[in-house]
Amino acid sequence: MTSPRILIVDDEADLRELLEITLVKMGLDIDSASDLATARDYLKQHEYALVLTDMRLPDGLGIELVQEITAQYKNTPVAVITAFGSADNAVVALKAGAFDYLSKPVGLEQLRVMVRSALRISQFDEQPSVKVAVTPALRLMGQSAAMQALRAQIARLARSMAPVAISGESGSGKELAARDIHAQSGRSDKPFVAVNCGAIPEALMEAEFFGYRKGAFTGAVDDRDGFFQAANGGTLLLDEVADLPLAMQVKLLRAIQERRVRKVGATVEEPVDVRIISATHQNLLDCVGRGTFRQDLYYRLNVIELNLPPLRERLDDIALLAQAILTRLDTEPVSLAPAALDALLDYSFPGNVRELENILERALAFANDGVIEVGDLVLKAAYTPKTVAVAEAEQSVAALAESKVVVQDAPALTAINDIPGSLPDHLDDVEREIIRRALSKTQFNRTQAAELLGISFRQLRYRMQRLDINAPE
Ligand SMILES: Nc1ncnc2c1ncn2[C@@H]1O[C@H](COP(=O)(O)OP(=O)(O)OP(=O)(O)O)[C@@H](O)[C@H]1O
Repeated sequence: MTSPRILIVDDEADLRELLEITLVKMGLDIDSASDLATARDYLKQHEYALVLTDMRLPDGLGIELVQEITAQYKNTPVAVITAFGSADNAVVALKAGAFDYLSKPVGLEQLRVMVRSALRISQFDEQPSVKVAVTPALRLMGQSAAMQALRAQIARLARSMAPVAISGESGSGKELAARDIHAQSGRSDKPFVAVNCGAIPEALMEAEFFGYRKGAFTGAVDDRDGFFQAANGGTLLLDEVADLPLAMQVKLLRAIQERRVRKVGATVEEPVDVRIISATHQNLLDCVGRGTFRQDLYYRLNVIELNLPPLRERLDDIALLAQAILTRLDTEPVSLAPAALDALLDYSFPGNVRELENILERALAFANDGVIEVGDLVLKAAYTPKTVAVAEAEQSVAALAESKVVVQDAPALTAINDIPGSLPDHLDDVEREIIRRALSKTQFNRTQAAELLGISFRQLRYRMQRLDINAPE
């Protein structure tokens, strides 16, 4: 078996030698070129598992080589070596198709990590069956032109280390897209860690991201890894990245640039090899404009942009997605009546695919004989652009019926002095209170409570789940 072959392109003899020695020790075959012309000759003769090029060369720029390799040798990962402090060059190279970069002075551990990532990419090309085995459950579904283009883009950028910034409305599939990138990358056998940046208390952020040493603060009884260490070798998704406080943004920028982190209470930094993907439903550039998001971090994260189109702009996908969701939710075959599908096609889905999932989950509880009818869908009238008058009327009747029950059964809840700020939330509160009362009347016997409320057991169970009503301990 032959060793993977690496091409080093650098005119500094000392650095070239250092790189050669390190890579030979890793059991790799090395070719070295001191200028672009020699590198081009080598590329014609051999297939490389990695090309590593300096940016400034006697007969041109490394970026030219990046562009040529990206266009002509699609299976060859290329990485660049950038001068100290020239973060801009790294971003330019990543945008041009480089899979990764190293900054001078070149850290040998970082070099090894990068080379291993590149080898994983090349190996991956030789074993397409692995790809097939790992990805199907994670794939973004949809046959619309937009989804097909998105999947092609994901396949391309899965081969790179470049940071990806995913934008799109809530529920449109941003996390799924990030998982998909990871699953198709050479990092798929390493962890994918998704962090909701808006959900971590500010005081704990540094410890959560970078870990801490025993005794660093009260309660730190052991050494603990943070998200960066947990994602080592794999991918870290910074979800709702716009919610990061400014102080944390500075630390994050540093960790991404240096590829090193320091645990809280530690004296030394440790190298980490993490691919960063960020996601937000907000417009990050607006956040930069408002001063709530640092421009340098924005620039660093936004090397490649991926936009998830809202579901209402890819109506072609609705039937397929609905059927896939129904198959996942129910073991028995269920179908959508043609009128129900039409109603979905008319709906604007402010909550995108997640809302479609919720609508169908609820509809399943009401459906009879394995067919979901329009009335089972209960779409939010306010968001229905071409509202079917009948559906609206049905919803008003249903809402009225619910408030009537309240009048008889829950006097405290009927004293509506103000218009509620959110009608759905208010109705949820009312419904929750009624169900709680029925359950307490029946000592939490759900079958009897369902009878009392005039609904099926399944409907009650669904409503309890939705409203987060649990049995007492
Ligand atoms: N194209 C798709 N194919 C199949 N399932 C999808 C698709 N897009 C989204 N989903 C499903 O919709 C739900 C929401 O997706 P996801 O969490 O990725 O959205 P998001 O944009 O990250 O949401 P949020 O902004 O709220 O974090 C998930 O259950 C996901 O599996």
